[in-house]
Amino acid sequence: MNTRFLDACWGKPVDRVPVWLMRQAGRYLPDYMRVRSKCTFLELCKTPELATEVTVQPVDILGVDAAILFSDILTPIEPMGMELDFTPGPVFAKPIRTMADVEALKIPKMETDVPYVLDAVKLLRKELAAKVPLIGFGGAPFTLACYMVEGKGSKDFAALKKMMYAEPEIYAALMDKITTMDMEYLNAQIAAGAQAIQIFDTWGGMLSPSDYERYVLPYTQRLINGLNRTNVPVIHFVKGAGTMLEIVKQAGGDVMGLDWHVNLGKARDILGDMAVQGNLDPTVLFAPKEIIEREVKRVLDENAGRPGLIFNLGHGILPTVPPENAIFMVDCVHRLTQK
Ligand SMILES: Cc1c2[nH]c(c1CCC(=O)O)Cc1[nH]c(c(CCC(=O)O)c1C)Cc1[nH]c(c(CCC(=O)O)c1C)Cc1[nH]c(c(C)c1CCC(=O)O)C2
Repeated sequence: MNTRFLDACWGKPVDRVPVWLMRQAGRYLPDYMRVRSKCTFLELCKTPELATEVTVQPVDILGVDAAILFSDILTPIEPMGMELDFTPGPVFAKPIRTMADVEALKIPKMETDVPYVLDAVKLLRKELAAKVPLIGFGGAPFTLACYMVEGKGSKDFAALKKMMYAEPEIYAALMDKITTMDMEYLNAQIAAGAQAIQIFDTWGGMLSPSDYERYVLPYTQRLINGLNRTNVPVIHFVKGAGTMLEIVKQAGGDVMGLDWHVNLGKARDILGDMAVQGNLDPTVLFAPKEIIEREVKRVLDENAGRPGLIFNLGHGILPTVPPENAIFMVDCVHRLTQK
């Protein structure tokens, strides 16, 4: 198996810089659309054979150094008792607004409530045995709360922020319950065979550094502390963390995911010897090849040869990117860093 992704997570030297893309399985790939056209997104998530097929697609097509389980951060919220739909963005018919709503939430039994996730992990480990490591993932408690309280995507998640500031005891009870669920969910993925875990905090960066420290950090810290992490690196991606890296670092992950608003070298200066993942602007994949190469080289130059780099985009790949540009980007990283 190709171990350069796991080696880089641990800060070990590698023969070339490993690369994968957030949201690497998805609508920009015609192969994904072929599978997806026959079922809904949730059916795809709940059918281990199909989830396995679309997870492996980008490994073979792009030549990336890691696979990420095909699922969604909201998959384990449905068995907490919240009806979920994708249109294509997530929609909860009855968002959480009161203490009674929080109290009604269940902590799922992972083996019986999300068996398809664990079965997909097991199937994937067999499929990927001779290829690349498998990353499991979940949402950070804060980002999950954003969707559960708002009921859908939003520019400012005002409903959640209102609860956070005006009804702090409801917020705390909700975050506490989500954190407990998340820990069990991610530990179940690890037990099933996930070789690394990524925690997605897509919305953590919309808070001020002091609010992040007060309202988000304690929960993510408890989550990461509670994971069975022996030999399983934890990648913590907080979009918008660039202005508060020293605070986000306290959450305790092994690898810091970076978006493109921060200079990767400056981020590394702040983070010390912690490994990093990132951080190409996803829209660069719409550019001509020479610009893609220039931008890949710029990120690598900012890293200045330090070990512990996993190359990635600074957020998910966009659905209208030409696959050949993603293939070219992966090749650039490998070619420019080959020892
Ligand atoms: C916030 C968030 C969600 N889901 C996720 C996040 C965190 C990462 C991020 O910030 O992008 C994480 C996620 N969602 C999906 C994956 C699969 C693994 C991968 O290839 O990275 C992962 C890691 C599949 C998906 N999740 C979704 C799709 C598209 C669904 C389809 O096929 O119709 C896929 C492939 C749907 C989804 N799911 C979610 C949204 C906002 C949407 C709609 C946005 C969109 O249309 O892209 C919630």
